[in-house]
This record gives sequence, structure tokens and C-alpha cells, in this order.
Amino acid sequence: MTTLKHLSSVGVSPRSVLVRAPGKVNLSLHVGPVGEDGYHPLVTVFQAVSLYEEVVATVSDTFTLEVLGPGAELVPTDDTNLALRAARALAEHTGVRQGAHLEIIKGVPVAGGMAGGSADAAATLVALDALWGTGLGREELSSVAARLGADVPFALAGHTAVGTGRGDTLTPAMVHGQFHWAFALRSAGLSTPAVFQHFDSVADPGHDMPDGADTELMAALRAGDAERLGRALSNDLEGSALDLAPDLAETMAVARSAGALGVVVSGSGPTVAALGRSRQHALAIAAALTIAGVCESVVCASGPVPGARVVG
Ligand SMILES: C[C@](O)(CO)[C@H](O)COP(=O)(O)OP(=O)(O)OC[C@H]1O[C@@H](n2ccc(N)nc2=O)[C@H](O)[C@@H]1O
Ligand SMILES: Nc1ncnc2c1ncn2[C@@H]1O[C@H](COP(=O)(O)OP(=O)(O)OP(=O)(O)O)[C@@H](O)[C@H]1O
Repeated sequence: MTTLKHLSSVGVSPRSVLVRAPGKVNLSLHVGPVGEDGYHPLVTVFQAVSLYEEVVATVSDTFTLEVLGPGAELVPTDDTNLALRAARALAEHTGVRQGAHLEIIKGVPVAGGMAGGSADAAATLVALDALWGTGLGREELSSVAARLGADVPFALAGHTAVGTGRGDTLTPAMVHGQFHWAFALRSAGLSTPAVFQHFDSVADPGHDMPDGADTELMAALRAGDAERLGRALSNDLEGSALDLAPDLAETMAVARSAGALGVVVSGSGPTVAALGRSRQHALAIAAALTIAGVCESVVCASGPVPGARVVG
């Protein structure tokens, strides 16, 4: 098989690189009081799940972008696109004077609280690092990633990790086995800043933040115990997401009636994550949600999975 390493060892640069990066679900999300920079300190546990963004980066003199797949029409293709911002940030960081054509194939719901845009940014960093032969280590890529958005370093790292600071300081978590999810998608997304703002308007300004990730949740992950994990899921932003999208309450109730081990809004929402006992059970929850007609669509996925990596 011809690999990128093999090509570069014989002095051939690839013309095109394909990278896959996963979406995420927050297994727990504690939010502290907003700081002067407009960001909230977080203690969160991320899990990367098997819904993927694909980015194909091709040699070009300029930066251009094309977005395909479900929800592509909702994604900006101008300079605000996170993948283009990532490309320019890497060029600036490394001093590279090349462009690239980026083709994004969406697989993570847009504005769903599952960090699809962040996955595009992480995938672009990995793709261009390979295409341009800049060879940055993961740590250096992660520091470029953190400047683009709080969720971008996790999309690079993948697996399961505790995020602190803005959510961009990561500590890998020990996990046994796989967990199986049904994700209920809502047609209208929620804006992350709007959900945080609503949280500020309703949260007790003196509310406590934990020192670290929930011990019960971490123990459930180590034991690979889905029932225990289901009971430990939590999200401080859930109340705000429900205030802004009240229909989510019914979606969550249907998932619970279908026997989900735990049901939580993912990140800033509005995607609802329901944990199954098995892959089959996640499919059964998905079927119950579809039949009840309480969401736009449902997708099943498992986690943890690796972060952004070259696949072709
Ligand atoms: C809700 C989460 O998905 C949980 O993982 C993240 O906190 C959001 O991460 P993200 O979308 O990558 O966030 P960014 O693109 O960096 O920031 C978007 C906006 O979200 C808010 N934001 C984000 C992260 C954070 N720790 N505090 C915040 O208040 C800020 O209003 C910010 O302007
Ligand atoms: N490459 C991109 N893909 C998707 N959205 C993008 C991209 N670049 C910029 N955006 C903008 O970012 C917004 C949030 O998109 P995204 O799909 O990442 O939401 P999210 O999953 O709720 O994010 P997060 O969970 O990180 O808060 C979109 O509404 C869109 O306007």
C-alpha cells in the first residue's frame, strides 16, 4: 500500500489528502461564571463519536472551499468558514506561501452542539500539515487549534477527554469498551453564544464549579458500565437549550420511554443524545423517536473514536 509516509520518503508530495474528524457529545458539562473575555470556564467530559466530517485538501495557489452533504447550504463558504480560517492560521503559523482547495463533506449535524465546524477546522489542520509537509507535532497543531475555537483541540485529539479552561485544555480519560448512542436532530439549530448568554441570564452568579470531572462518571467510563454512565450524564446548558427550544422536552421524554439509559442535550444543543444498552438498543431508541415524530431525523453512532486523521 502507498502511504503518505512512503510518498514523502521517496520525495513525492501528495496532490490531495483526505482527513476524517469526528463530532462529539459532552457526557458532562459544568459551566462557570462568564469571564472578562466573554468565555466561560468549563469542566467537561467530551466523547468523540462515529459521525464524521471529511475534508479533502488539494494543492492550489489560492484558498477555495466547497461544502457538500446534509446541511451544506447552512454552512458559510466565505472567510468566516472555520476550515478556511484554520487553513489561513496554519499558513501564517508555518510561513507557508501556498493555498489549497478544500472540499468538506458534512456528516455531523450543522449547529447541533456536536462541533461539526470544529471538526472541519481540525481536519483541515491535519490535511494541510500533510499536504504542505509542515510536519507539526500534535501539540503544536493543538495550540493553533485552540486559537480557532474551544472545541477544535478535542476534534483533533478524539477518544474521551476531560476539557477544562475554555474546554481546550485536555486530559485523556480512561475508557473501557464502546458506548452506543441515538442522536435526535432538530431542523433549526441553536447558536452557541445565544445559549451561553441565556445561561448567564438565568444562572446563579455564585454557582459552584467542581474541581475536576465527576468521579462517578469517570468510574463508569473506566468500568465500561453504560447503565452507570447513563445515570451520570449532565449538562449545565441543558435548561437554557430547553428554554430556547421547548420542543426538546418531548424528544427527551420519548427517548426515556424507549428505555434510554441516559438522555442529555449535547453541548449547546439542540441535538439530544440518548444512550443505549447496545447498538441494537440504540437503533430501537432511534426507531421510537422516528415513529413519535419528535425530531427532524435520528442518527446512531458509537464512541469513543479517534480524532482527526489522514485516511487517504
Ligand atoms: C458548548 C461547547 O460545545 C461545549 O463543548 C463549547 O463550549 C463551544 O465551543 P465552540 O463552539 O468551539 O466555541 P467558540 O467557537 O470558541 O466560541 C463561540 C462562543 O461560545 C461561547 N463560549 C464558548 C466556549 C466557552 N468556554 N465559553 C463560552 O462562552 C462564547 O460566547 C463564544 O463567543
Ligand atoms: N466549517 C463549518 N461547518 C459548519 N458551520 C460552520 C463552519 N464554519 C463556520 N460555521 C458556522 O458556525 C456555526 C456553528 O456550526 P457547528 O455546526 O460547528 O455548530 P455546533 O455543532 O453547535 O458547534 P459547537 O458544538 O462547537 O458549539 C454555524 O451555524 C455556521 O454559521
